[in-house]
Amino acid sequence: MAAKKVKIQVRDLCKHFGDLVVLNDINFDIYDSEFLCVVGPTGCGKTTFCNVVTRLMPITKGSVIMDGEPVDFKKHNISFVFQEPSCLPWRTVWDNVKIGLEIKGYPKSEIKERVGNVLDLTGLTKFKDFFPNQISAGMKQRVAIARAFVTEPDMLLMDEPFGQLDTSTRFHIENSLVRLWQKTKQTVIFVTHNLEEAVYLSERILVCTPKPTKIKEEVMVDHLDYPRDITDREFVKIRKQVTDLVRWW
Ligand SMILES: Nc1ncnc2c1ncn2[C@@H]1O[C@H](COP(=O)(O)OP(=O)(O)OP(=O)(O)O)[C@@H](O)[C@H]1O
Repeated sequence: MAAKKVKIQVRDLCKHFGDLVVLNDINFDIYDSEFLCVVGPTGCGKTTFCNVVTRLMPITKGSVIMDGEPVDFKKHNISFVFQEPSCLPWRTVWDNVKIGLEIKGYPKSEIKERVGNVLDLTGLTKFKDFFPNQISAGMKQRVAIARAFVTEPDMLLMDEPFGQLDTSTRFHIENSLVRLWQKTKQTVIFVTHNLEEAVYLSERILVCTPKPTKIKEEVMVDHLDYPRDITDREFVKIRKQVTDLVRWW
């Protein structure tokens, strides 16, 4: 079997806000095309983690290296999906999804092909001419996901993107996210405090401690096939393992 290629190396990463130590010596690798989940208690620094890993925020100490170079959002192609709705209200679904490609100056024919494919994979094709005020919250998050994937980013960060959705909507959107990731094989870091969601989606879970935050343990999930069955014995076992780790925070 081919060795996995390391895409991102996080070394001795620390983030302080004045005297408040939020991240304290975080170390891990992310592999190319991996779907990684990060779970941790409220306020442990998950959003801060996303901001410093992408260097949107300066780091206090340590390094984040992507493909052998320090991460730089001006150089690397990094996409985000946040919990809050982020559609531009004056653009249709199609025009929202294509915006990143438009900014990067892709030819019209390539934009058409890529946007068409990603809308198909996210189940949005029949809503392509709708405006954001004509679609549901779940659909808006699908638009955000499609817009993030369509640029084929080096790293895609998702910060509790489904936190505001009801269980049924979340289940459908999680399935479409997995399908999209399986087709495109982009490198995804997905932050959540929903443990079942982490086991359902990811190949590996990093469990964080409360502040000052460290990585407590990593749990492998890559032996479970997609789409996953939440009643499967191995699924239940892993969810319990992660829950027990969280219980002892
Ligand atoms: N810009 C800032 N200045 C000062 N303190 C900050 C700043 N941003 C975050 N913090 C503090 O850092 C800690 C971690 O915040 P962060 O929002 O990263 O946590 P989180 O795990 O994402 O929270 P939640 O689970 O509620 O989404 C909190 O104590 C917060 O008050």
